[in-house]
Parts: sequence; structure tokens; C-alpha cells
Amino acid sequence: MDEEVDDLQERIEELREKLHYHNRRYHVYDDPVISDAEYDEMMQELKELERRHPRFQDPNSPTRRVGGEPLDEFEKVEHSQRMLSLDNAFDDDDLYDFADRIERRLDSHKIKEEPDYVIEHKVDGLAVILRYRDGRLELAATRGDGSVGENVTANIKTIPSVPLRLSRPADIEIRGEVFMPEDEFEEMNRRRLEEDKNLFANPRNAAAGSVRQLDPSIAAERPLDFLAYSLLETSADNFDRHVKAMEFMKKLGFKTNQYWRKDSVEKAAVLCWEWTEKRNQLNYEIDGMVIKVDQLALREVLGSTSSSPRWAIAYKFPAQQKSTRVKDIVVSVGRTGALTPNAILEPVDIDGSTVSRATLHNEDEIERKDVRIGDRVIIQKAGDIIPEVVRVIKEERNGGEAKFNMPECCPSCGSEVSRDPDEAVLRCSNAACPAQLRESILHFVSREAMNIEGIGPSLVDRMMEAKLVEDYGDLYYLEKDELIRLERVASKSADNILQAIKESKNREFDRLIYALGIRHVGSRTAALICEHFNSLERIKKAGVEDLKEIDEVGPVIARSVADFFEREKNQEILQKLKDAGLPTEMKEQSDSDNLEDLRFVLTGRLDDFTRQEASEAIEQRGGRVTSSVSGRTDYLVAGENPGSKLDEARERDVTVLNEDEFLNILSEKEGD
Ligand SMILES: NC(=O)c1ccc[n+]([C@@H]2O[C@H](COP(=O)([O-])OP(=O)(O)OC[C@H]3O[C@@H](n4cnc5c(N)ncnc54)[C@H](O)[C@@H]3O)[C@@H](O)[C@H]2O)c1
Ligand SMILES: [Zn+2]
Repeated sequence: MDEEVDDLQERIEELREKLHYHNRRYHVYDDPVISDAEYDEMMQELKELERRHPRFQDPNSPTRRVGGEPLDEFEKVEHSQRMLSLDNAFDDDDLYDFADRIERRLDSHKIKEEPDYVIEHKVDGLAVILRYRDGRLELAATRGDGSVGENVTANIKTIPSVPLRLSRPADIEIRGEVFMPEDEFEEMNRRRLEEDKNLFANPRNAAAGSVRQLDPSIAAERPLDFLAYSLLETSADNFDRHVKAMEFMKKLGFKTNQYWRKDSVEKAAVLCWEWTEKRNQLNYEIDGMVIKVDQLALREVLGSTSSSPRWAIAYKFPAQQKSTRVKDIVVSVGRTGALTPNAILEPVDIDGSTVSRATLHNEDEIERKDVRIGDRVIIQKAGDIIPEVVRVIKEERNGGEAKFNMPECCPSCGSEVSRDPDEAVLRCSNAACPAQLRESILHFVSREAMNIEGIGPSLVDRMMEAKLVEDYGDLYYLEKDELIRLERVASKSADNILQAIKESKNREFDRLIYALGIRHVGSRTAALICEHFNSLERIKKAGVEDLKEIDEVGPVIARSVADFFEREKNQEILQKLKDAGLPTEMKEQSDSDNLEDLRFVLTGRLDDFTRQEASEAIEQRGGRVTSSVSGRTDYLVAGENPGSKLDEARERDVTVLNEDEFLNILSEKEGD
């Protein structure tokens, strides 16, 4: 029995951790690594487990949260009303349940009026909020974690379909979706391929990545479009229905989606079916349909949960599947030496793009699904990340299919491969393996790491072939005349590449540690390690035991970090980086660091400070401001009209400070 409880808790924790990680990849870095369908499946499982076992509920569970934390690089914007996510439906029954819940709730409020439903396309892009004063665009922000978003005004202003001035001097806030039309997306990726820049996985990531750029000239170059989908109630307008508000927005000068229907929930289900088939005909990606109650008064009565309104739901389209034949199975070698088998497919068109390769993950997966060369298989591309083989159509086998065995040597360097007993993965053991070096360079220059634009897979291949670089440390010693000797590198692009490399020297220390590509060390772990040890010297000296002192660093990560720094080859590379002037320690903190290591969350309005000022005051004293309350929060500073964070803080026994107490703590601690 106890064992069962342990298993259950372990599964819940595992799901939370995974969802948390994928949320960050998706919402914070616009760089997801799994498909939306896989994400949604894990989320459904977690919801179901939490529903059945309420004792495991946790206000910080991904099931109760919205989006991801705003990036520090942007000015933070507090939303006037929380920007929520949408609950999901995956079939007709889910839609009927949704309508039933609404009717029961209205009944319990003794409301006789029947809800009308509006059915809209769920355009797959990035939600933004626009604020107008006197008819002029004053502010544009992303959703962030629902309470606090990022100020992206300069970028949004570059989008032609966002009106800078409205047809009348209104004070309003509207929400809508920034997206990239499909044809423009493909054209842009074609150009990027020629310029040897990283390709965007799909229009959604491209749109989100373009809006969340510090340099507005980049957003200006990207073919972005905007559709408004909701008008926040303001005192000035007296609309009683969503469809009227949509018409009004159109009159003000916004582009709204021309497709929408007002109908019953039964008809909504039919429309969801129809659009599942017809979605490919559109020039923008939709990942589902949104069904909303039309009457605003009813919405008011229905209210919302901590993460989504009760009056709307998103119907998610099923993952797109096709069948094709496996022509071959080839093995690629990753940054950490992992051997990944890939199916080479007879090309098929899925959702408008050609798929000719799908991942088979690892040896065990091939075994489990029993995939053989020559097999007819179902492949799936969902949310468009890496297509994968779902299953083999065994009925179509003719006996000519060939079993595949993983190689005994590395396909890149011929070294021996080994398999860790508790891992499904085979690895090449050679630290100088060219395939690994190539992948580690690509990781080093990637957006989340050192973000060096202009260095993509084909340039890395050419540089390695010409022996200009052997590892990422060599990037900082490239000369212009070497670069222009490479095929397809003109003088101008050589300048750009060198400039991008030079700029990367200013990245934060923890990004460098992440960029090193140490196995198991993601960006979060890298930040924790840097926070704990402060400098490269100290990290290098740290042993497994020292590393394990860090919260969240277990024996496996600790071992991996220690191993990395012990290796002589890595020490040479680190020396190159150091000599080139890359950061080797955390930035200096200010002298008065009396709030050192204390974590604060702010909520409500303060009299004497703006949000920004309060955050600065805390940070100047060495404290940290995070946007949501967690088990590690030390203080919640609550001003006037505090939000749900106050309840969360009380639930978690976090000390709550009012403004006076906050002022005290700032000055008191200064005196010590
Ligand atoms: N692949 C991954 O790793 C990964 C990770 C996290 C989230 N996700 C995806 O993101 C989803 C969660 O994201 P979310 O919180 O943005 O929820 P959501 O995508 O399910 O729905 C909310 C969003 O829909 C958009 N929208 C588009 N058209 C709309 C319309 N007509 N009316 C109202 N809203 C409209 C808005 O941007 C709104 O923010 C998941 O279900 C998953 O599909 C994927
Ligand atoms: Zn190798």
C-alpha cells in the first residue's frame, strides 16, 4: 500500500518536473523540445491524478499555473486583469461536459438565460495585450505568468496590422494573437537556410521568438501579423455580447478573424470536426478552436479558476498522422555522445510540410515498437517538433523487412560505444569524437546558450572540415581571412559572424556554464551552480560532495559536473575561453547586500514605490524578486488590492509584509 503511495507521489512529481521544464522551453525560451500533443497528454495525466488524489494538490503545480515567468531582460508589466490560459477539450464529450458545467453553474445562480456559444479559430501564435490611451497605442505586453508580462511595445509597433492610432480616441485594452502567416514563414526559413541561420521549428515559435527580442529592428524584419480576439470591459463601452465587442474592435481599426460562428454546443462539435479536416487550407496555423460564451453578463457569473475562465474552452486538434515506409534507419551522434536512431522515410506531406525523417529515440524504443527497415509505419507530427514513429502497420509486412541492430562502434569516429546499465541510451566514449564536437559547438552557439547568430549546422561543418575550429573555444580565435576562404562566406557575413562572436563575450556567466554542454546541466541547474560557487575557479575545484550541497543537484548531476571539469581536454578549452575574455565569475553584487539570498514576491500597489523601484531596492541589497510564490519565497510584500498571491503566501506560511514593514526591513537590515 505504502509502496503504491510512493509510486503515485513519484509519478506526480515526475510529471510536474517535466511539465515545468517544458513550460519554460515553450513559454520562456520559445524553443520546445516535445510536441504539444505529448505535452497535453502529460498534463491530462497529472490533472487526473490530482483530481483523484486531492491530498497531493499543490498551488504551484503546473496544472494551476499560466505560461512562464517573464524574462528579466524585459521591463515587467503588471496586467490590469490576469491573463489566463484556456481549459482543453479533446473530443465531443469534453465539449458537452463543458456546456453541462456551465448550465449547472448558471442554474445554481438561478439564471434562466441560455448561453450562446461563439466558435472561433484558435490561431497558434503568441498572446499579447495592447493598451490604448486617447486612441494611441501606449503599451504592448506578453502574458508572462498571467499576472506579470513583458513590455514588448517597441516590437509590436513594427507589426503593420497593429494600429498605432485608432479611429476614435478610446481608452481601451484589447487582447489578440501575434502570428506568422504560413507562406511568409516558409519563405523566411528558406532565406535563413541560405544565410546559415538556425531554422525556426514552426510559425508559432517564430512569431513568439520575434516578439520577444530586445532589438525591435529584428521584429521589424519578420513577417508578423495580428488578430484581435477580445476587448476588455471598460467603463466607456456597454456591450452585452462578445460579438458586438468584436465588431466594435473592427471599427476601431483592428484586424479580427473573419471566421466565427454563433451557435449551439452541438454545432460547435461539428465545426471542430470540420476544421480538423480543413485546417490545412488556411494560410495560418490553428491548433484548435475556441468556444466561448457570448453573453458578457453570463461570463461574469461563471468567473474563472486559478488558470482559466469557466466560460471558454479550447478544443485541441488531434496530432496529425500519416503512414509511410521506412527506407532506412541511420544513427546520429549527439553532443553528449548519445546515439539516436532515426527512420529515413519515403517523404510524406503532413500539415503542409514534407517529412522525410522521424526519430526512433533509442534502442529500447525500436525494440518496443518493433520497427524494421521496409516497414510501413504511422508517423505523427504534432505541434510540429520532431516527427516520430507511432507504430508499425504489421498487417502490411511481407517478410522482406530487416531488423535493425544498433552499431557497436560510433558511426562518426569508430570508437567503442557503451550503455549505462540504467539508461536506454548508447554512447560514444571518445571525447574527441567529431560528431560530438560538432553538436557541442551547435549547443554552445544556440539561442538559450551564447546566442551567436549566423553560426548554423552547415557553417560548423565547413569550419570543422577546414580545421578552423575543433571545439567551441576556437570560435573566439577565428580570423576574417580564414572565414572568407570558406565556401559561401562573403566579406560582409564574415564581419557579422565575428561581431556576433565578439558580442557573446558579454553574456552572463551562468549562460556560459550552460553553454559548456555538461551532461544533465540545463540552464536552470547552471544558474544554481553559478549562484552557489560564484566563479569558474570555485566550480572547477568543487567535488561531488560540494556540488551535492546545492538544492536540486543530486548525485548524477554532481558526478557529471565534476567529471567534466576533471577532463584535461575540457580544461584546455576553458583556458581558451578564459584567455579570450569570457566571464569567469558572477557579476559583482552591490556593497549593501543585507537582503542577500532572500526571495521576495510583490503583489498589490505600494504608495511609495512603483513595482520597478521596489524590485530595484530589493535587488540592490542582494535580494531576489520572483514573480510567483513558492516554497522558497521568504517574503511577500503586499500592497493595496493584493491578488491571489496573498492567499498562496498564507497557504505556504510565507511571511507577509505590508508597506511599512517592507520599508523597515529595507532600512533595518541596512543598519546591521
Ligand atoms: N510543446 C511543449 O513543450 C509545450 C509546453 C508548454 C505548452 N505547450 C502548449 O501550450 C498550451 C498551453 O498554452 P496556453 O496557456 O497558451 O493555452 P492554450 O494555448 O491552450 O490557450 C490559450 C491561448 O490561446 C490563444 N488564442 C488563439 N486564438 C484565440 C481566440 N480566438 N480566443 C482566445 N484565445 C485564443 C491565446 O494566445 C491564449 O493565450 C498547451 O496546451 C500546449 O499545447 C506546449
Ligand atoms: Zn564518436
